[in-house]
Order: sequence, then structure tokens, then C-alpha cells
Amino acid sequence: MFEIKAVSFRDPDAPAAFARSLRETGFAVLADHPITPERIDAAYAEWGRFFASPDKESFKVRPPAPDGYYPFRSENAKGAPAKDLKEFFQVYPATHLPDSVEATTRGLYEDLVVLGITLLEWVEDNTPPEIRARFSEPLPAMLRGSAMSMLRILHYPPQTGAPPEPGATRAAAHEDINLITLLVAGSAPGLEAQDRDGNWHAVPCDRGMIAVNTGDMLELASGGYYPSTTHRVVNPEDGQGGARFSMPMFIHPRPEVRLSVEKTANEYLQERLREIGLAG
Ligand SMILES: O=C(O)CCC(=O)C(=O)O
Ligand SMILES: [Fe+2]
Repeated sequence: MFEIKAVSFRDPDAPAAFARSLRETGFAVLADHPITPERIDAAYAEWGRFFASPDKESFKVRPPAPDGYYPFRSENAKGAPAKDLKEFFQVYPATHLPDSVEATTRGLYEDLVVLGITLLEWVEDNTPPEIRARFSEPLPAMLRGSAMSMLRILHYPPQTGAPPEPGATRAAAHEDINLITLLVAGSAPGLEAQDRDGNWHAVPCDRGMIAVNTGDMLELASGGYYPSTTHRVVNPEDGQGGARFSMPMFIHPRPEVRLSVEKTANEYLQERLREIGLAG
């Protein structure tokens, strides 16, 4: 049975329920968390104006630096035949931002990192000792001093009719690379997670909720105890639908943190970026 439960951030049982949900489905949904829906709406409104303006061209990503604006159809999921139907902007602590989004975006970045540390504490505290013994340091400590976490602001433009390439979707099925992802509720539905039998399930994510999923780095560090779940963003039904915004915060350890006997976080990241055509 695949059931992604909404966990209230204020419930005393939240840490255990959250870790259990990640263990069982690779996803958990947080309600009543500290980041208000008004702030999220304000960020989507500001970024919506940015994506609608020609200024975005001057923020275009300059590889090998990973931050900045990625135009429509620049990323494909590992092994996917078509480019995703999205444009986006990647934000790190030192990223130069448009003035119009700066205050809101920096505030969200900082608060999402703090929330990420709390959630990793919850996971650490609710992981069986024999699994915890694999971690090279406690999960929250892996983030100490890390400038690697990345906030991605995604814009999936409105769709009318057939996709530009056969089989192209808003985001093809993939797994995230990092430890955990805090996926601030999209402005429209479409996010789906896959269960072990290959069936897809809509991820419940009402206004103001944050869906959290395990990434490959936590799967690797936990020896598979926390599965990194495959997910995707489907096109609107009938090929017709408005824009969708979402803001995943990808929580990354310091580059030198050892994830397994073979690999540090940086070695693992570079290997994975090459697969999706984003590595410098
Ligand atoms: O837009 C979404 O809801 C999900 C985006 C996503 O999975 C990603 O960018 O890795
Ligand atoms: Fe993802």
C-alpha cells in the first residue's frame, strides 16, 4: 500500500511519522510548517514577472557555473528522450539575483535550509542504530557550512495542444541526486510518485504544504534503507493548462562528506550531473 501521509509539523509524533513515511514511500508531506503560504505566493508572483520579462536572458547560466537562468527545454532526465517542458533558475548562496526577487528568495533559501536541518534531525533520530552506524557523520552535521544546497525556481509554461516533441512532459521520471528535497507546493497539480510496482500516484500537496522526498545521496548513505523515489510532473489533461510554478530546495552536504566507502558527495554529484547533461 502506497500512501504518502501529510504530517503536521506541530504534532509531537511528527519526527517519527515523517521518517516512517520516507522509509515506506520515499516521500512525506508536511503541513503547518513555518513557511507561510503568503510568502510562497509572493515568490511565485515575483518570479512569474521575471520569467515573463526579457531580462531573464541576461541571467543565463554560464557553464560550468551551475547557477542562473536555464531557458525552456534545456534539461533532460537521465535516459529520457525529450527535453523537459520547463524553464528554471538555480539559486545558491552566492548567486547574483534580479533585484525584484532578491529579498523574498534569499529569505526562503535560508528558512528552507533551517527546515532541512530540522528534518534531517528527525530522520537521524528515527533511524535504527545499525543503519545510523553507516553515516560518516550525523545527517544534520553533513550540512554544516555547506553552500551546495540549491533552490530551483521552476516555471512550466501554459500548454495548448500537443507537446513540441512526442513524449515530452513537464518533468520526465527521475530521482533527485541530493540528500532530501523540500518541494514547496506547486501552484498547480501534476507531481506524481512511483511505487515499487511501477504505478504512479499523485503527491498530495495543497497550497502551503511542502512535499519532502529522499534523494539518491540519502539512499546511498543509508544503504537503501531510505529509498529515493522516482517522480515526475505530468502535462495538464487534454494538452490544455495554465502555467505551473514550483520551488524544490535540494539539500546537499558539504562536498567532502563521505556518503559511502567509495564516494564523497562531490564525486557522486559530478558523476550524476554528467548523466543529465548539466555538468561542466
Ligand atoms: O515541479 C515539481 O513539482 C517537481 C520538480 C522536480 O522534481 C525537480 O525539479 O527535481
Ligand atoms: Fe525531482
